[in-house]
Amino acid sequence: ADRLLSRDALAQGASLAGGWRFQPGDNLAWAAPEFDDSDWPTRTIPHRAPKGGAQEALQFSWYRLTIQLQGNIEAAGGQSPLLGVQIGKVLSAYELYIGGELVGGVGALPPDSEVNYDRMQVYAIPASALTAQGELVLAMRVWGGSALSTSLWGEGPHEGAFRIGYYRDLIAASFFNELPAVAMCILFAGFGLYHLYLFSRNRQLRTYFWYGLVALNISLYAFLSSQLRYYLDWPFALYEKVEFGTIYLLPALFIQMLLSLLAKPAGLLMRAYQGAFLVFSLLVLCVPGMSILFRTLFYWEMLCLPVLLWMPWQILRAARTGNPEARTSLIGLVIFIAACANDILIDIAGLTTPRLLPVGFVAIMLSMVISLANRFTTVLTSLESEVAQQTAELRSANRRLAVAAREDPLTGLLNRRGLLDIAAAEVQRFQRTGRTFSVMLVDLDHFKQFNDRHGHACGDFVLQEVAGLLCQRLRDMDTLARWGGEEFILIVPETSGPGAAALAENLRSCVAGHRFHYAGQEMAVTLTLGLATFVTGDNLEQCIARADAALYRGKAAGRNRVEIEAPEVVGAIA
Ligand SMILES: Nc1nc2c(ncn2[C@@H]2O[C@H](COP(=O)(O)OP(=O)(O)OP(=O)(O)O)[C@@H](O)[C@H]2O)c(=O)[nH]1
Repeated sequence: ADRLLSRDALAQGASLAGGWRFQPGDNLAWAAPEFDDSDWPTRTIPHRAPKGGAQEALQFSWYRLTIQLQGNIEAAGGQSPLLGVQIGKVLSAYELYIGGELVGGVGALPPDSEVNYDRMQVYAIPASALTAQGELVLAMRVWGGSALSTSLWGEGPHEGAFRIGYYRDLIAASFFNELPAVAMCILFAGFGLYHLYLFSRNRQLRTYFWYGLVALNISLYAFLSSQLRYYLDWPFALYEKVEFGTIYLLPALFIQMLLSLLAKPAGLLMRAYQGAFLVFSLLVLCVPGMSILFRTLFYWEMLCLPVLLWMPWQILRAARTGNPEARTSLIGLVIFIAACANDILIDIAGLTTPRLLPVGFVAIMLSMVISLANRFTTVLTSLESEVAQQTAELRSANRRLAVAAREDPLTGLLNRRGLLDIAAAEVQRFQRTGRTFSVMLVDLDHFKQFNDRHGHACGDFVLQEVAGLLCQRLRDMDTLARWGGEEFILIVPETSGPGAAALAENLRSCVAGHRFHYAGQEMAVTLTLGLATFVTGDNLEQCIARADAALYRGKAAGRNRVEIEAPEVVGAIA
């Protein structure tokens, strides 16, 4: 026997890795337990053959293992749980015989050959397979595959678990072994969809879009590189095409994500480089047959080398200039590159470490999630400060507008609207306190003639000067406003008829005595003022109308004078 196994070892599941008898060629008699394979050489399983050998290309070879179970084995067929074997990945198709009986296989053997190198399978050991002496013979009839696949991929049992144990334990273990891949698939699908959702909410977050695509791509890859994909029941070539399609596309997406993260524009050369990955990906998806995978892998791997140098270089540069997102990404990237290096060495140098690419993906994607969360905070903060700044600008613009809406641009006095607000407040004050106020309408005399003689610009100048002169003679509480054209209005609080008349006379004489100087010329203007005092039962329009009537009478009476409202009109109100 090649192996001795105790019952305890069996209960815990024992590895079948190690030396098996090996013989190229094909003879179904080699399946029989009684066949004597003692002169066959041994070969280690799993076994990565050097590429290019193609020793078993287009032909069969057999692997045999004789196991001697020790202890009370006869019970095994009866009360003991059913036994089983797990066969790992075999290039490229095989049949399994246990105790001389065909129990199954993976892929199809010639003449209906079908490459299938990725499936692990658990087989029940028929009770009859075990001899009375506790001997068990496993025989694998392995088809080497096409010359192309063999020369590029090696041949035979090459990867995964080869074990014997209780059937139900092996089935459970083969399911639980796939859980990390399922977890990764769900994790990345979640990452991907969430970031696409965030992008759909805020189109500014472009990096999120590319991150989402990368994550979904990895999620698909994680699923298709797990054994659970066989639940889909697709043809083997289709699994491989989609799996390779995702992997081949990944560098282009990674580059895009990094460019976006570092806010770098993509040059023509970079676009062409990304395009090459896209072409590779489409090629494996669209060109029928498996052989396209064998042909493209090497070139794709070569094409990847620049990315593996370019990405760390870009991230290092950004990290050195103090980009915090680049710093976080750098940690993930280092782990990712180490994982890639490990896996490439498994393929090209026969390293026997476990494949680490999934770990690398998790590392880089997690570091990117952290970077993107930081980016999100930065975007939010800058958005907030932008909003705050704009709000402040809007407020001050509103304030300026509100002032402008109440101001006369020529004289800087309040305009009619501004005056009406003040006057309304004055009316309310009168109603509260009984303290009266007077309204004065002030009009420049013959201003049309003045304009005609001296020009409009000179008229403007005089209007400004008159406003200034009047203001100088007013108290702080008085309000002078431009009522329209060449007419001003004055609200004089806490002042009734006689006081207001005195003030009006003062204003009139002041302007009449003033000499204006404009463009080397000296000139004078006069004012006519109409005066009214607010009384009980009054309203603002009436009061202004009385002042206007007084002004009109003043004009009619020869101008340059102060006219007080008619007492009989006031009496009628009271
Ligand atoms: N320069 C200047 N002229 C103005 C402005 N607003 C109104 N005017 C002029 O003021 C003149 C007012 O003319 P009228 O209403 O006929 O009155 P007036 O010539 O002053 O005659 P009386 O009021 O009857 O003394 C018009 O010619 C207007 O063009 C202004 O902002 N600037």
